Amino acid sequence: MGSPVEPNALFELPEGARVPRPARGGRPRHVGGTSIRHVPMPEPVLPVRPEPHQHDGPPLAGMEEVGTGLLDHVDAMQRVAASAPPGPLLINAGPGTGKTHILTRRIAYLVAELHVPASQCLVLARTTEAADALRRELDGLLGPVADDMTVRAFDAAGELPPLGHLFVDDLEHMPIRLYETLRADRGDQPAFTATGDPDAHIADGEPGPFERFAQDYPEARVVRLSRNHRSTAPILAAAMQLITPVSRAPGRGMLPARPAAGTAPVGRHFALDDRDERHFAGQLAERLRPFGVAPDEVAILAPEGYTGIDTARPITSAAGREHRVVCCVGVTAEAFPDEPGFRRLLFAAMSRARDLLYVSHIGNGSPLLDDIDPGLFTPFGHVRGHRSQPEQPRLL
Ligand SMILES: Nc1ncnc2c1ncn2[C@@H]1O[C@H](COP(=O)(O)OP(=O)(O)OP(=O)(O)O)[C@@H](O)[C@H]1O
Repeated sequence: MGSPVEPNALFELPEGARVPRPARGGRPRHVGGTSIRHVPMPEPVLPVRPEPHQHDGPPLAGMEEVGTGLLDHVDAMQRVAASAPPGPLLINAGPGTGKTHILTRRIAYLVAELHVPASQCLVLARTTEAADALRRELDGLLGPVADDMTVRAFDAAGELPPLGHLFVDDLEHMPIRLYETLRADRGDQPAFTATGDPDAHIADGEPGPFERFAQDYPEARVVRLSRNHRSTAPILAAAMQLITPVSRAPGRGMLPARPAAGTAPVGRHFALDDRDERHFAGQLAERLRPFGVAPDEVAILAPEGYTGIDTARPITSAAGREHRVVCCVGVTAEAFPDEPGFRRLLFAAMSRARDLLYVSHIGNGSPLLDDIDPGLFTPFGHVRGHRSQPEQPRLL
């Protein structure tokens, strides 16, 4: 954490706002019957690190692993997933529940504890970046033994060697052709572990590999993980309220594993116009720097066609990553209409955030935001129809 700062200097919005604004604490301005009040950006509240659940301290009593200790620091359902026998296994869980984390520990556990030969392990991930991350993690867990494994990205799979133990991360993103090839090559070969989240698949349409796995391996074990290790409670609650109406895993709950203390609501930035929004997003990393946030820990995610912020990335590329701070810009009714695909896209982006989440829009914003309790937001900027007191947030 950086040293304390004068809040006024950092969190006033730009002087460039072209419409005169009321003095702080002054009466709201009225534009076309809508009241607009200027509210400065709140100071960020950043959790103290390391948090208790991330400590490398002693594991829960009675949960110590004998032997390699590979599963000492995982939660109970993660342990069930990691230590299941090699037969077909589907780890079906929402974002941030540790699917990737536990897949690497499962592979390491099978190799180190159950003597599965590393040379018989084929590990497939969605992108080259994800495959590299899996490779690094496996190297860290297993050392040189991991060199004998084949780890590839889906699009670099090429001719796959016929290895006995198949591990797939993010099955819902696997091209159906690749899935079918794997299935045809392997027949009913049961040593297949896959992770996936049906809600992470944005498009509707034909059943994808995730649904096919359930049909092709009816005897598969399914393990559901329900503790989210990534996001603070308000971020998780907002993301869950957004996805619930269209979730392909109805009734699935996720509880935050991280402590609730010292967490901030989701910042909702009401921009006056394009220039105001671009100024806010362009300055965000600088505004957070004094609080100990490095610029590369801030991800600005924008919808298709959104220009004017050098550091912004397409929101469609959000999946599979994790950022300390996420700011979704351009969350307007036009860019994010109330349709399942847009809801999933915004959900995928919001659920990437660890400590701080902002959404920004001109006007009233996307109707999708109306499905999130107002009490989970801190509105700021040129707030329309401002409420003076946030409502009580709904429990997860
Ligand atoms: N048992 C655990 N203890 C502490 N941190 C954990 C635990 N499990 C996972 N994490 C951390 O939680 C975060 C999310 O984990 P991971 O990326 O594996 O989740 P995921 O389900 O694959 O996410 P997504 O599907 O959104 O990509 C990571 O920072 C990971 O290190």
